[in-house]
Amino acid sequence: QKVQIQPTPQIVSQPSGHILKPEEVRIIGANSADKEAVKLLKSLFSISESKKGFPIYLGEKSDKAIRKYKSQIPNKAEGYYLSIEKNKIVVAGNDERGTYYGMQTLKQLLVDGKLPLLNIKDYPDITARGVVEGFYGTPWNYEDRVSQLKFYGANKLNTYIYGPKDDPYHRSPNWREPYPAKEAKAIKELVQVANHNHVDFVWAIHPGMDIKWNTADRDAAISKFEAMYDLGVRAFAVFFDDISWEDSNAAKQADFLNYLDDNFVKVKKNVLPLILCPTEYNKSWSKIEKGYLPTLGEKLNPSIHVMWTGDRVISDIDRQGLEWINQHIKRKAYIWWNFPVSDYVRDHLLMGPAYGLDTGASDLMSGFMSNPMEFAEASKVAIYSVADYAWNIKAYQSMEAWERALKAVMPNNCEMFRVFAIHNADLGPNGHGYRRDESWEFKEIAEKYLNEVKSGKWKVETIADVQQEFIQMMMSAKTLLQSTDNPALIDEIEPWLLQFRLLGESGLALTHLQVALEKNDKAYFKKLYSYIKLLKEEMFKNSNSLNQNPYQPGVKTGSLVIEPLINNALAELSKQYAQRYNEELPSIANYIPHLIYTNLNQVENLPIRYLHKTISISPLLEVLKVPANGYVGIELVPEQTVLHSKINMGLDEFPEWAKIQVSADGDNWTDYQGKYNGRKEWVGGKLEGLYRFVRMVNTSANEQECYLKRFEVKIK
Ligand SMILES: CC(=O)N[C@H]1c2[nH]c(C(=O)Nc3ccccc3)c[n+]2[C@H](CO)[C@@H](O)[C@@H]1O
Repeated sequence: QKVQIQPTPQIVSQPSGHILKPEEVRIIGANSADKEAVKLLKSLFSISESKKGFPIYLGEKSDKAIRKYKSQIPNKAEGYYLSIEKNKIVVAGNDERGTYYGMQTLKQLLVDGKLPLLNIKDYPDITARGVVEGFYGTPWNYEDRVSQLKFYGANKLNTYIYGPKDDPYHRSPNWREPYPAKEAKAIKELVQVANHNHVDFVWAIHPGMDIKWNTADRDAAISKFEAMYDLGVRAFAVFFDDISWEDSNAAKQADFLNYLDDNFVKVKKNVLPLILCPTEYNKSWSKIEKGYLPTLGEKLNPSIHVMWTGDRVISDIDRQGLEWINQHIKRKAYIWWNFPVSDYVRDHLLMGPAYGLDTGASDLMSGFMSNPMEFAEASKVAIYSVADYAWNIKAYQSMEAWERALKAVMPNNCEMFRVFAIHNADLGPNGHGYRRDESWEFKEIAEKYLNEVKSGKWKVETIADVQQEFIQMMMSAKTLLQSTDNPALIDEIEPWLLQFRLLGESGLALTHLQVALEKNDKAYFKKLYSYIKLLKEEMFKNSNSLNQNPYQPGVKTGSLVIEPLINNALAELSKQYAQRYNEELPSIANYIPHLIYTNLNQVENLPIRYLHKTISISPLLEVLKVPANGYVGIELVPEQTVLHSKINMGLDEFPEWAKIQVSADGDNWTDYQGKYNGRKEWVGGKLEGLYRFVRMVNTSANEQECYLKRFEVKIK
């Protein structure tokens, strides 16, 4: 049957039939062929020293052994010709990397001791293909990077750009300083691993936070490049992204790059062209009339690449946008694609297909780099797809590539991995407005189910469909947590697997609430309801103890379809319970343990919100009437360390009748010292010890009026 090769080759002719893996082969051309290709071939076959072995012709178009096949080799950088015939195999590269890639393809085709008869003429559409480790957050570790570089070699990605924002020797304060010995040794080894996998290791410098446009800093950059060159680095980049606009002087940046180009790159002769990430790296920030991009286009040496994220920081990539930027920078854009990077939505994983890439734009890009998540193994799902796209753009099908990527990353449990990945693809609401589809195969069932719950006329088959999805979520999480085919991946995504299992379990229990209503079994309903509350308490605890970071702490899973479905159905079913039994159950739909604390009917049902360790009372729009000894506040469950509090009562001055108080037990109260910040807000600082209650109380003898525009408490 039709062979499946990654990335999708340009031209394959495949007659029927196969050959068995030869018991012994003899390599014709081993002495002149690419050494990594020779090494790879020798790892696949037993090599005969005699003339008897099955002949494999291996080498580049200039090699004597390949002379007969030269006309078959695509005249394209990194191209190759592969022919598997009954009496020989030919792996002929247009260059050394082409030969290596031909061998990677041959390796993929050797399955169950057989090789299909075929001819392949193959080559990449985009010259530079790979990954820019350019995210904010915990940089990848050494083992991550070694695994990545091997993955790139196998998937014909030829570039890795080292530029982790949180590496102080890449960016400020130490971009001028050489790496300490330990880090230097690691980079030297990584460069060697990159070379063995035919990956260009590009070291990026990010001087823009504090660069001075003077000789000292130009020479500081050169001496840093020299130090990296001594570690084996032969490709360099300069990042000016995310710096103050005052330092985004295009003329000075261009002069700086040209100086490095003229005084280092061109002097060394064996260093690849420089890569610049400009300050205006996306169209939404560009003001052509101000001349930043045109100045770069005019002044930058022609060999220097210019990176581009698209029409926006996080953006799809299309032909129109590429034509726009290319005209201004006077060269083909070198894409920095901010996917699957998640440093701005750190509570989410981006495990979905890599889509939004124009399959008609192969002539408009000089490079295509994926900026990944801090989770290296999990990022391979998207990186695998980017490899497929950048190699053969017109043939790219994002969903098909995604299916193969899942199998490549989790070969023995890809079905269960797919269940997890399909429900962990969207980013949730975010500042960039970039969203991804999620749970797309379940959406229709979910909508049907919720409509039936709301109507109270539910069908068994709908409940069964929903139960099946929830059970599969539990099976997926359990299977993956106990799997052994990719421990590094499971280690990275464990918090989300734990949450995913609980979400599935809560969904399953939810469907039994309907059983309880059907049977008019009030006791069973309440038992289930309490059980779901326990599950949600555990999810809340996970989200407040796992994956903690200062930006988007917590663990979000199934957030686009599954979680809202469960919460909406839960709210609906508890409403039906209240109507039937005239009894309100405490809200657990969007579970938060903390409670509103008040003796005022006007606000007793105001929702409590929780985000990033801040508990707040939803604002009250109308005037709040506070009788003598009336109070409103928050009950922290369990007691917490209070970091700070903000209370806006809509009054120009803090009223004499009010006191802000805290208590550990609700009986003994202490005044919470704070001050007005001039924006009608009372602000209180960190409190020593644990407290359960924070309240505003009317200590006068009369009813008072105020607003409740903001009442929030941040906890540790
Ligand atoms: C070129 C680029 O995307 N630079 C950084 C970057 N910058 C931004 C910004 O949004 N930057 C920004 C926004 C507003 C004002 C200044 C800077 C996002 N990202 C990426 C995703 O978070 C991040 O991984 C990357 O390092």
